[in-house]
Amino acid sequence: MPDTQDLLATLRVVALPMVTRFRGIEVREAALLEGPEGWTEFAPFPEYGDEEAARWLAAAIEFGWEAVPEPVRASVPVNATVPALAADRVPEVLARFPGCRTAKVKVAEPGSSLADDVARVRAVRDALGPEGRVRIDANAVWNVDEAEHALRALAPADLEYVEQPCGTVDELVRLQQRIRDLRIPVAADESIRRSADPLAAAAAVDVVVLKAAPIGGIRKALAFARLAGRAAVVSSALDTSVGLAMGAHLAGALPRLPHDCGLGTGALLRADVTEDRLLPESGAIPVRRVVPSPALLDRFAADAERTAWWADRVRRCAALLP
Ligand SMILES: O=C(O)CCC(=O)C1=CC=C[C@@H](O)[C@@H]1C(=O)O
Ligand SMILES: [Mg+2]
Repeated sequence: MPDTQDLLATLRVVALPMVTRFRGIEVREAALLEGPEGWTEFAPFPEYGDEEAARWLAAAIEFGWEAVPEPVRASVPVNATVPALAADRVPEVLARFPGCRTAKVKVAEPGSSLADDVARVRAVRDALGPEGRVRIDANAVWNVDEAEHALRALAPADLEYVEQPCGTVDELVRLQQRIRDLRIPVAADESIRRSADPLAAAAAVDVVVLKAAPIGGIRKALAFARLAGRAAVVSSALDTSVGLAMGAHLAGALPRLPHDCGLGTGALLRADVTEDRLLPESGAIPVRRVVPSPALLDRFAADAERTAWWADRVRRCAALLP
């Protein structure tokens, strides 16, 4: 396995502009590294502490330094990801996801009301038609009362599932009891990647969201999916095409993939590290590795201060790995 010197030897830090603001981010920073198996990505969000970020580094090392598991599919169907913006902007967002029959809509974001959420979700349902699949993600913002109230208002849009409506497993369980009549499946995301007992969270829901980097790598995610015994959806963490390739290899190796995956998010980046991007085409992305272009690494290079910050973060996180 690489030591810190090896990791820093090929480190490139980029700052990529987003098409629209997403989860409060307008520029996505990512550190890219090249291992013997190919390029890999380390991009925990800046506010994450070192202990959490160290799992992302373990994932990056696995993808760059170890062979990927044999894929069982050559491409992965993906969903459109719709940020919490005004309903009239929905068509322009969906146009970036050609062929996607599923959309995930962000709701409950600070600054947008339930009426905004209802209008946005309705606009997505109208655009996809009755056959489309519409899921929503509340990022753990609601308490049980708020979640019940919101889901009763949103249910007429016929939801595929609701991702992380509330923060704790106990709340997720109580919410499900309250909305049994609505028959909306519940998915766990933050409860899987950030909680102390992800298996208990998985047991409490219908669907688990797997993000390769936060969970500590492709193999850990595959093992978790096996143990959890729940339908799994692989999502990105707003990665560059190099990080999306890690997610694509995870989704590519899952024996069962009943839902479209949240790996179309390259479409939310205005720029990427390769010309040969992993963007949704006919509703899917291919399972393949990505090689960054030297010119794009230069063009979108982060400034010296941010690059030094990321190098230091790599050093600190590497020191935490076993
Ligand atoms: O699942 C998707 O459609 C795309 C990925 C996605 O929504 C997210 C990526 C990164 C950070 C998160 O806030 C967000 C999520 O919560 O799932
Ligand atoms: Mg989520």
